[in-house]
Amino acid sequence: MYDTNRRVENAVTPKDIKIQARKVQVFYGDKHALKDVDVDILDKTVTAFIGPSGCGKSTFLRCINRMNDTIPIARVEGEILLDGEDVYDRRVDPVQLRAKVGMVFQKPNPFPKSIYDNVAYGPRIHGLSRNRAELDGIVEGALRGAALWNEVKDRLSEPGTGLSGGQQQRLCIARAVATSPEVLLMDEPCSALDPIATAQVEELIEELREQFSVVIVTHSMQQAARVSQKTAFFHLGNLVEYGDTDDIFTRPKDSRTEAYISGRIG
Ligand SMILES: Nc1ncnc2c1ncn2[C@@H]1O[C@H](COP(=O)(O)OP(=O)(O)OP(=O)(O)O)[C@@H](O)[C@H]1O
Repeated sequence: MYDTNRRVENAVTPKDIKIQARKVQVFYGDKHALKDVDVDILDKTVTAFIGPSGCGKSTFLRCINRMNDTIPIARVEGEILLDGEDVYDRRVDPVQLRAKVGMVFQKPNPFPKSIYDNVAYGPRIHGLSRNRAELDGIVEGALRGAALWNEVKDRLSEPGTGLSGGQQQRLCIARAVATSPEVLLMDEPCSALDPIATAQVEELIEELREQFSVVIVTHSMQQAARVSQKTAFFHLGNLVEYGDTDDIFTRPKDSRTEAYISGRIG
């Protein structure tokens, strides 16, 4: 039914595991939004989170780079290990963590600054360059990495907000990529884009996974099937099923997954 991204993946060894979630629970006040989530997310792999609205996909995504810290009523329990280190350890600085675990949101949200300054923002606050020439190099590299360089190289001082929606989303990807992240979290990154811009971002995701782990929340099962190698299906706060994308879409083990992918729940 779905055209999955069939590439032969090598057998998984522990060193391929980038993120380990153990018994992760999230509460918003009294609401128990995420229940006992255990999952291993692989390096250099695209993992899709799918499931009906309100099932906890974005909540779990936001646990990984501690964006839930910014929601006063949110409480997170359990462990999320990035390369074996708990991201909720008191010694972890969330700002440093978010440079390593970048995020792209549903609606493109460039800063009200120039194209150049949008991309240079992270490298500047994290002191990643010693001089302007180095910073120029990082900005160019990130814009090339986000497949935007050729479209903007002659207008770097113009506002990022003046770009088209698809270009703005690739600018946000360049901004995230500029701090050389190890993981990129994408929360419905194409939902505000037209089909052409969506195809460009999907192509980009395929390139980015050569460098790091990409986790994408999507409502489009076709998109999950096209871009991901692993898929996690969430339902009512539970991670119901996780496995190879091909298996989830063609041979789901759980009746709830089967019902969702065949359009009977959602
Ligand atoms: N800031 C918040 N305050 C209170 N409750 C919240 C908050 N964010 C999410 N929730 C609740 O937590 C549950 C999970 O929401 P979440 O946004 O993670 O789901 P989702 O699967 O990403 O949904 P969607 O696909 O609609 O974006 C929902 O019941 C939602 O109402």
